[in-house]
Amino acid sequence: MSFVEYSDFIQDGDVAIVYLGHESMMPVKVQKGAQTQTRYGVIRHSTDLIGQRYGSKVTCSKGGWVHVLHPTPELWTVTLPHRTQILYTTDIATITMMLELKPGSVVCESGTGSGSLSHAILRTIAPTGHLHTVEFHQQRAEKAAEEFKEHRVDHLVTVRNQDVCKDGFGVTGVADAVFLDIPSPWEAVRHAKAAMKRQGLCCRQGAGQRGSIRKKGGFTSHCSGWMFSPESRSQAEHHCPKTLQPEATNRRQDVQRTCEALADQGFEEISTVEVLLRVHDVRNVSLPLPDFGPDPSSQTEPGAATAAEKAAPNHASVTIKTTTPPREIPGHTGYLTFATKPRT
Ligand SMILES: C[S@@+](CC[C@H](N)C(=O)[O-])C[C@H]1O[C@@H](n2cnc3c(N)ncnc32)[C@H](O)[C@@H]1O
Repeated sequence: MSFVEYSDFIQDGDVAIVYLGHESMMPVKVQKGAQTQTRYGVIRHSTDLIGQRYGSKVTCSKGGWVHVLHPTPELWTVTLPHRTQILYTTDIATITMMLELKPGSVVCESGTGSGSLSHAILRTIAPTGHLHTVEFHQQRAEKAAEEFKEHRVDHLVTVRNQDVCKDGFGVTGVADAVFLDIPSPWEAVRHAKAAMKRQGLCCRQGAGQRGSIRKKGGFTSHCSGWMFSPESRSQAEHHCPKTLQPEATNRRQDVQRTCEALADQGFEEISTVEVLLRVHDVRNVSLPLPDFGPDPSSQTEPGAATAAEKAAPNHASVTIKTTTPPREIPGHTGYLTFATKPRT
């Protein structure tokens, strides 16, 4: 098992995802002789997991069953042990697309936090790319390094325990993309610039302008992208705008400071994106058919109902599929600011 390569069978030492239900999953480190308690009873690793196919249905000691899934960055994001606030898949998908991450990309990131974004980056840039991730909290840096090893992606990542605002990323002129998720990203802009490749220009503009990502003049082979999300994820701003108004204002000021710092450092095409996911509810709706009265052409005697009218009384209805938009949009997570380092 590895987070960047699929294997068919569960082995000793793997990290598997035990799926108890859609809202209930947990990661399990598979170890010979170990047991895991679930609400459906015990799972015995040696007999129930090792040697079984990923995706198998496993019966627990109380007779209930679970599915055992191969880990993916998406499943890790919803099951990982939180050491910090994390990025979720909706934002991660946008970041991956906007920074044009692909196999072979070299990426710098700070802070590592709980490693939610890092795992997604690693899966995208494997097998030949590299992630340089910087975290100034020592235990978090050590724990992340330990997890990367357990998940067999450590060959693709270098973890540095340092302050990105003071000491930068520890590399110069190598990164295709830089991502900052720290409280004061404007303090690290010059280090982001230094970490990026010297050449290259790639435009990453939000979809708003033309409904698609614009690219400029074929410089895409040497891309240098940059982005940040201020540490603004938290309670849904949309749920209680009044109580969170000052916080929201602070966040916008933070975005402004970052945009100014980017412009001062010569970055171009600066844009800020907020990703709000609206999941529409698809459901069946039953609508009554209009009653146009008896069909005059098929009537035998005035006032007499036909056989068809007797079989289909006038309260007939039709069932159609429809969608309803959500009443609330939870999950404001942050503002994502993208910019491009121009060719020097
Ligand atoms: C919100 S968390 C990052 C979460 C991460 N993106 C994820 O998806 O799991 C922010 C992290 O940045 C770290 N951090 C804050 N300021 C830093 C700095 N100047 N240098 C390095 N790390 C920093 C914090 O210790 C924290 O772990």
